[in-house]
Amino acid sequence: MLYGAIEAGGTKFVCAVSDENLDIKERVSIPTTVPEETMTAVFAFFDQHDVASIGVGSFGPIDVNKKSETYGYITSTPKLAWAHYNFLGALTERYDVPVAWTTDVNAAAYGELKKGAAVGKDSCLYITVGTGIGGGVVIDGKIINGYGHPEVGHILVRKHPEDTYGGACPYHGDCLEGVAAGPSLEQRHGIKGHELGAKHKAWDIEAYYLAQAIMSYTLILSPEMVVMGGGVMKQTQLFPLMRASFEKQMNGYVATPPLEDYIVPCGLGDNAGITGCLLLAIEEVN
Ligand SMILES: Nc1ncnc2c1ncn2[C@@H]1O[C@H](COP(=O)(O)OP(=O)(O)OP(=O)(O)O)[C@@H](O)[C@H]1O
Ligand SMILES: [Zn+2]
Repeated sequence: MLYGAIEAGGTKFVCAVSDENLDIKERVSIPTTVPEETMTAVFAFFDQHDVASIGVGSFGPIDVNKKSETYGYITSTPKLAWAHYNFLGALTERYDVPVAWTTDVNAAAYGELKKGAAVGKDSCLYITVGTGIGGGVVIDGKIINGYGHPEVGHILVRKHPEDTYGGACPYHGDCLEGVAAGPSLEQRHGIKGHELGAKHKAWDIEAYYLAQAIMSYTLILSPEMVVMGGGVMKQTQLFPLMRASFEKQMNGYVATPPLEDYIVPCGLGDNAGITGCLLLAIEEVN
């Protein structure tokens, strides 16, 4: 039996087909342009494979509310060609198989829990810090959705006392994504993130914001592990800085696992999302 997966990202779609052991038989990467073009290539891939189910992890925001008339749609994305696109509908119209539908970051969180850094845990939060900040939440082995899906990148944070930068979020200005995603580093300091030296003050400010956010997630969700990925997290000096800042800001209020085992780099790297999508596809029919 074969299973399909689509990790639908803002820059590229990764499609893969695997067996029940996640042994990938074929995989393609398709640029994210407009739905007509990108989906034609997606269909060309899946037309060649007889899959029992498909797992989709999509960039968002998306409608994950099964009671909603627009369940399965991408909703208010700034990628205008994809706004209000009925992604799930397009797939189920073409393929008569069950389709699991969630966000790219929820899929990555699920992948990390089952096969990555959080193996053996029942809960984890996955955060990616890249062009934007997004996150997925798994509690009790289940992806958390409510009316919609969590958007952990857009929480409000207290300003770093030395930070005069206004923030880049088009919706909220200085929300977490506005002050801590990759583009904010360049806009605040005038140098791209990967060109700032590891000892630059920028990383203290970055760690302060991320630790503050992790404190909020800890207080609200109490996950067993916080797994972090995305381009900015390639700056590994951030991990000790975040842990120290977290400890200071939390000030001993709630217990967590030892911080070296709590705030950790992702285990699957770029494969977290597609792994999660495959797992969701397999579970859809087993
Ligand atoms: N090594 C690095 N150090 C610091 N910043 C980096 C590094 N690599 C990439 N970035 C920053 O991360 C951002 C790109 O994020 P990423 O590589 O995760 O890709 P992305 O898929 O575009 O992000 P997203 O998942 O948010 O859409 C850019 O702002 C870039 O400057
Ligand atoms: Zn925002």
